[in-house]
Amino acid sequence: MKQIIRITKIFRFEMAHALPGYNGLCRHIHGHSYQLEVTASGEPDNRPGHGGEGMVLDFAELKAIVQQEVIQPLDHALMLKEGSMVSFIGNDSELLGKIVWVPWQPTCENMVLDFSRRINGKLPEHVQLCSLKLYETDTSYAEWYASDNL
Ligand SMILES: Nc1nc2c(c(=O)[nH]1)N=C([C@H](O)[C@H](O)COP(=O)(O)OP(=O)(O)OP(=O)(O)O)CN2
Repeated sequence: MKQIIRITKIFRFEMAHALPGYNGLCRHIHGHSYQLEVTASGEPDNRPGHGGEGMVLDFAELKAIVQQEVIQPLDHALMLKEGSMVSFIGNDSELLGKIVWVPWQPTCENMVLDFSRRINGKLPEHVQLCSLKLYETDTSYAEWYASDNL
């Protein structure tokens, strides 16, 4: 009988952002220590002697995908909505070396949606992305579930 198992890998990254138009302090540039939980599912490999025997997907492979698609581009970056004014900072390439421009408001919700698209495109065919949970603070998170978005 087919047995589907879920596996989860947890990541952390630091990123600054601003929410233009927001009625509160978050309209100013500020930073978060984000935590991202990535859950994928599939049938464990049952090929005896195979390197991936007993695994849905090697945690190391999942880590490499998420590192490449999400963590490396965003860790220690400043995420700004396209059109935001940053001219007041000047033109210091050290200071502004890692600005990530996005066409959407950089909320936790929009980030987790963006991550789902990036990660989904890189997983092997036999593995499904089940859910993402992105903590923006200790008390606030957004979740994406494949089952909500069929
Ligand atoms: N639905 C959303 N609401 C808010 C978002 C968001 O992405 N989605 N983002 C922010 C700010 O970025 C803010 O930094 C985080 O909000 P909040 O949890 O209110 O932060 P606090 O430190 O004030 O949390 P407390 O634990 O309640 O002190 C705002 N809203």
